[in-house]
Amino acid sequence: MDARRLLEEFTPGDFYFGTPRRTIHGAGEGATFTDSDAVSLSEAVSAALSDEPGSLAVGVLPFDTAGAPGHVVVPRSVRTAEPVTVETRQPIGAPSVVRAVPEPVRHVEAVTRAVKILSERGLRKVVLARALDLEFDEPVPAQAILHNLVADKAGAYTFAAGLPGDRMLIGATPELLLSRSGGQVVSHPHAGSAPRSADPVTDRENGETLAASKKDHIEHAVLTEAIVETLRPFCRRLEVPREPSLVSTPTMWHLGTRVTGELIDQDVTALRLAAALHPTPAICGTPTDAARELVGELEPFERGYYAGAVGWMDARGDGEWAVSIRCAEVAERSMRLYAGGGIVPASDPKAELDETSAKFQTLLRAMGLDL
Ligand SMILES: C=C(O[C@H]1C=CC=C(C(=O)O)[C@@H]1O)C(=O)O
Repeated sequence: MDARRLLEEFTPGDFYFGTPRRTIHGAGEGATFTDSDAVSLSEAVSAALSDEPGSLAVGVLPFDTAGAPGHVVVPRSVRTAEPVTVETRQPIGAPSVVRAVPEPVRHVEAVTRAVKILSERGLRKVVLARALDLEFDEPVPAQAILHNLVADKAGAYTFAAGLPGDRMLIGATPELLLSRSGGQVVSHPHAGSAPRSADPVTDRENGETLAASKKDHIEHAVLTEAIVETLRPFCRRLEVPREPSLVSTPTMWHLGTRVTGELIDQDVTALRLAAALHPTPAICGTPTDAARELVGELEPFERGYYAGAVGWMDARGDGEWAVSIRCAEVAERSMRLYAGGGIVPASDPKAELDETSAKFQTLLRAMGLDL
């Protein structure tokens, strides 16, 4: 099958997941699982899949299950193909309204407060996000946005997933929360950022400055430590590079560490492992509960399914779950884009604002918007 058909035939409400290894398209909701506890959600999905060998479950986990439940479905039809590449781009009309939530100056204030509170409460890191609300006169052209994200190779995992209430999540993330293939597990946490530049000299300098940044290495180490600590009890062997590597998307440089392991118990599924890892310090902070509380105090919105996870799992328990960042929640004629950044005691609030602006570019570029 021509993999491009999976992209062309996507309609809002379908599930689309493009990874470096495959493309998955799911349509029609069969069994649907909603649960505010990600671990019991994973168990219910496994039980349902084991009754239907060969079937696949797909879906999303929210950032905070107190705000929204995990939403996993067994689509009525699933097609898989190799990775899709497209060269063309599709035109997208401009929004009639663009509103930053909060105002950029308020985000700088929130980061300033966060830096102070980190030391007062003994936190090592918190991740603060802001949003851009776009309103359109016409229905949001979700298929065209997805097409352009694929054309841009905007992130290793390009996704669109239906959400409860006729909404959808759309984006392209570089970050793998967890994949499981037989006994092999992989997680590729990302933290530490710098913008790409159209000028090759500046671009290289930005990458080199990030690779040498002590503040970004601290931000990254907090994340990798948490991933390793969570995966260790599940794995007989865990390989963790000593130092993070410089990784990139068309819009961002990041520090990334590819962690690989071998499962002790093959009954532990991809979704169960993703649920154990989530929320990582890439999108929440450390310690987790105190960081989540601080996010609730300082951000003026619910994150919903931003900074959650999106992915699939099969009847064997294999699957891939990516961290749902560089994304937007889409309604009929509006979108909310999200971008966040890790705050540590050495963070500079103005630089953190700029970092979120750079992260919005993944979607803004795909939409042909220069904001
Ligand atoms: C939380 C986001 O990015 C995370 C992933 C990579 C780098 C990050 C950082 O450097 O702060 C964030 O942890 C986001 O894009 O909204």
